Amino acid sequence: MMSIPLLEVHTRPLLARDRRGGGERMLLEALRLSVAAGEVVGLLGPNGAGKSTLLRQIAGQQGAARVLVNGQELAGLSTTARARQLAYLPQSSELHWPVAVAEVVALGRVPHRSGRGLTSADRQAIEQAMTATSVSDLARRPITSLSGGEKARVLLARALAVEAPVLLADEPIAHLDPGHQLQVLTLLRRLAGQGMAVLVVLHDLGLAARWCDRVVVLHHGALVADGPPAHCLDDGLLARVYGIAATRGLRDGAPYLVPWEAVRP
Ligand SMILES: Nc1ncnc2c1ncn2[C@@H]1O[C@H](COP(=O)(O)OP(=O)(O)OP(=O)(O)O)[C@@H](O)[C@H]1O
Repeated sequence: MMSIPLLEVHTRPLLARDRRGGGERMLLEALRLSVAAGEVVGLLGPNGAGKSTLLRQIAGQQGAARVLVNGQELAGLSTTARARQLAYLPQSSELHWPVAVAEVVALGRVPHRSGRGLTSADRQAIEQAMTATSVSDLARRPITSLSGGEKARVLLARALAVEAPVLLADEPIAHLDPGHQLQVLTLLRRLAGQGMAVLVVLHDLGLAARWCDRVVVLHHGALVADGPPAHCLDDGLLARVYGIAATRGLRDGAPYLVPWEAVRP
């Protein structure tokens, strides 16, 4: 299903000062990418490829990317209006205060709030986000007391509570057990089915191949592939970008791959 992109991104080259050499180092080359309503796009690439940097650029936290949601330039919007368009789940959030889980999730409603109290729409969004991520039972627990996986699901709930049309999620399943990983990926697919555009950083190539409509692969800050997983994640790319070989198969007509062994690129 391809339609008008809900999310369109045009980045400019992003450089960082190289402390050792004294010159500048390219973090991210200029690139274009889009995500349509209904799509789950996996953002892939090895450690240091530039995935988090790209998500931060799209979220307006680093560098200057041109970002459009539904054809509207985000640059012209206020901070809160922008926050209502893009929900961003960063790779790591430091939460050192013993704030109750429900209050953490309620932070997702800040872009919607004009007064002090929560409206019924706020409460409904918070409740739905907590149910979808199975954290309702944790509502009163201090966030500092949770396990890594529980915390990850609470932070996803906070992003979902925004009810933005676009979700940017940086490794949302990294700390989760297999059951919760599949639960979150099922949820991302459901959100896309409801019309959202989802851009998600993943390291698990098997899950990316199975759950994403498209993958965008970064290598050394450059976009090296963009398309259906079965087409992009071929043997050549896996060897060149990840230095691995995979074993492949078909289940119920759907291709799958399992990273198998390290190879020389
Ligand atoms: N502000 C910065 N200054 C200097 N270097 C930076 C800066 N931000 C990111 N980098 C470097 O840019 C590269 C890309 O980092 P980034 O976090 O985007 O990678 P990533 O693909 O998300 O990796 P990972 O899979 O390990 O999370 C890394 O080499 C990182 O050290």
